[in-house]
Amino acid sequence: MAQSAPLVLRLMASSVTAANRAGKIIRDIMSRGDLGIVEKGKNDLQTEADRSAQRCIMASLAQQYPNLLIIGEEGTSNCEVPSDWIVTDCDQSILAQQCPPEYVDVNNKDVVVWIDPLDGTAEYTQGLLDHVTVLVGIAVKGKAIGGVIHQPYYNYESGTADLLGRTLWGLVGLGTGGFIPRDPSPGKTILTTTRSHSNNLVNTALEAFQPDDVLRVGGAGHKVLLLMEGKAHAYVFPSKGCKKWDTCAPEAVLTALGGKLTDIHGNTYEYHKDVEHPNLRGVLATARGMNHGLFIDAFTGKGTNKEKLLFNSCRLADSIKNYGLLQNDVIGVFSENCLEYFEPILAALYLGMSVTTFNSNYTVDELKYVANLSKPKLVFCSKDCVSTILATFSYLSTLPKVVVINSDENYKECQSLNNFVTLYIKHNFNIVTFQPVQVDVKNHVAFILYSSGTTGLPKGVMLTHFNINALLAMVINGGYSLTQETAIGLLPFYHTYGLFLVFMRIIVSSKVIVMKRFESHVYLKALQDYKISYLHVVPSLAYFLAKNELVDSYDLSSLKVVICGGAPLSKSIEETLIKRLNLEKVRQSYGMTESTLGVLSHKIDLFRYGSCGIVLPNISIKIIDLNTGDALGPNQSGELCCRGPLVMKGYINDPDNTKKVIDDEGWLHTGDVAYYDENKLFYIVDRLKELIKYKGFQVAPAELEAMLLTHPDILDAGVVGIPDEKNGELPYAFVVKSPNSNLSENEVKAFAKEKVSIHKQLRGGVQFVKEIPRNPSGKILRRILRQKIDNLKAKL
Ligand SMILES: Nc1ncnc2c1ncn2[C@@H]1O[C@H](COP(=O)(O)O)[C@@H](OP(=O)(O)O)[C@H]1O
Ligand SMILES: [Mg+2]
Repeated sequence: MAQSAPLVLRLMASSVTAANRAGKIIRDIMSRGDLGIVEKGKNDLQTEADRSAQRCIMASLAQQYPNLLIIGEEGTSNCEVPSDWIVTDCDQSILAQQCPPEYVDVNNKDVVVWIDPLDGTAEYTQGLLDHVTVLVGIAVKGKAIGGVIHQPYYNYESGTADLLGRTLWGLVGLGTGGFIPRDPSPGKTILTTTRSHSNNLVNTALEAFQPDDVLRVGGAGHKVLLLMEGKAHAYVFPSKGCKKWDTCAPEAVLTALGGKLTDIHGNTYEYHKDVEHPNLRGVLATARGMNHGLFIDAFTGKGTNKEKLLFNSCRLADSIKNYGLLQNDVIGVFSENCLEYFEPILAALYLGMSVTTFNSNYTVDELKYVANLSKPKLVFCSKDCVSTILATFSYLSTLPKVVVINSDENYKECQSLNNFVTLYIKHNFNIVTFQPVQVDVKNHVAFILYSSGTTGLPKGVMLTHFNINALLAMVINGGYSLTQETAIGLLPFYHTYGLFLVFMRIIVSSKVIVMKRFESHVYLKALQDYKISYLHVVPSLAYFLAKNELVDSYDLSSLKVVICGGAPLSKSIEETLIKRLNLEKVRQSYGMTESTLGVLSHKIDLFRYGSCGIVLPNISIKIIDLNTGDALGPNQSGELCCRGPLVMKGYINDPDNTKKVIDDEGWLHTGDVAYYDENKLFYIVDRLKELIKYKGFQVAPAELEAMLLTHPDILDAGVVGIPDEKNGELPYAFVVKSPNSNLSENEVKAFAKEKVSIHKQLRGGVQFVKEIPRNPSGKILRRILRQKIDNLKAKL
């Protein structure tokens, strides 16, 4: 033996001859006919061939490399073997190769050899002999870098003895030998996976990818060979079961060829001596030239697509039904934005159940209040929300089952979505024959959403299928939104705005970038990288885009139109935004949960500063006098009322409050004050209930806030009325000033003096604060501001 060759090359060369010898043992035992099968574990066999082949390789390598650590599938082996099982000659063609420089100085203690003496044991026992391989993997400092794959039965069907069996090898940095590599044909997706160790998880993942073909074969070695010979694009096994000895050699050979093998999330496995043997996070291997990342996205839920959504939601629907829920039961979703969010929603809608979505920031008190209104029997919850819902249990009149939607394993004693489906889905479930139930579209409640808590306590708004259909038909077909464009899914999915924004995208299958929370850099990078052109925001995001200096570090030149809803946006922010981002326009829209999101919007080709646009099709609007209730003409402010297919069915279990907002003629009284101009463009002036009355004059806080925001040192402002014996109420301003500003309270008051009429002066006072409290849709939480004033008074 050429002792002068580097250890790694010698080891590769010795592994080739040892694997060949083991292959002959495997054939001999098969031809003798007595396999001596024992069951090591569930679905895990061992034969005389496994044991003997391992002893052969172990003894051969141990004799030549006495200090080397060798780990074999069949445990520690007795190295006393027949002398003709020990081979110490080396494969000369490998020894003649140039060792990659990074491995020239590798010594014994850096190396672990991983042996699978007979990969594809199940297939061996069943006579599928071409699935069988002998694997010897060489790991250096924990990385799989060298591999030998021997196929004892290669060509066995041809019957020609001299063509029987072959040995392939690969060394990272050097290349591969023993076979002719081929790339799989582009434009198709052929997957390979386990033949004998399949389960639901594996099947779901495979079907979600809609492959052109799936090759179910035995052995990790064999499957990687299919990738290297152009017969499959990816090897997908999203389950535990494979071990380090199954993947070390295949990974090394595949890597040497330019392919990739990782766990199902894209992380590489380590192969040093102390690693756990099972590959708990599954296997994903892709052929040379494949986009490994794309496969990861498809299989791990970093991305989803409409096929996967349809597939998962139908399966979930079947499971919910078998769990025992009935039509008209309520299903809850309690989660921050995530990819799985719409699976339970769609499942519930197919089943004619109502869906309620809870604000993921709810405290125990808030959640128990709304959960007692809607009484869900099953709640799909994110990991982050589990503790809150469990803490409400002692206060709930109906105890729901909690299923965790974003965990593979059960979490805090709640079942994971996967486990729930596995347990309850009918074994013969067939997506092709699955049918959604028929519902009474006009009356059946599809969603129970909670109307903004800005005034009073939340109420459960019942929206019917008819409401939703009316909205979707109008927005998608009516030219009000470019639903084909990629959207940012940052607005909370539990809220009308975020919910229906994504719903529309699901229907037209356009892309949504799902964001769990606002992080300024991530948000701006997403706008830049996904070249967002139509952006939906709430005022607080509009302020951020208009005022934050980080914005200048990103290329947002793709942005054309910003659509703002949820709360009024001041004209000055509109103007700043347009100028700063070089926008075509900012389009404000108006609606509320009680009106299924939309009432007023700009058509794509129409825009007027400060306006919320025109009345949406099929909706009637009137502006009524606040005192007499009479309908008003143009340019007169009054309460905005609307009627039509978007108006909610009512508040759940609350006929009194329903009657207060929907009158006998079906008009929904929005509590918002608005007027329209000669062009029938509408302008929201304020919320009725928040009007400040100073000496009988109406003062709109939103107007004062907009005024304050025109000051260069003011970042945000919130105005409320404080009670005053003499005058009724006095306007009081909470102001967020720029970090380095010296602005004083008196300067703010003086600024207001210049800008607004006498009865709108900030007589109540000015207080500097770090931030203005807002609800998720951007509305200022005025009752929290009022509390601040009460607290202040109490201290004095
Ligand atoms: N559920 C499971 N139980 C036991 N072993 C499993 C398994 N799933 C995969 N494996 C291991 O992964 C290897 C390849 O499996 P598969 O052919 O199913 O893709 C098998 O190698 P062996 O055949 O050497 O035992 C087996 O060890
Ligand atoms: Mg194996």
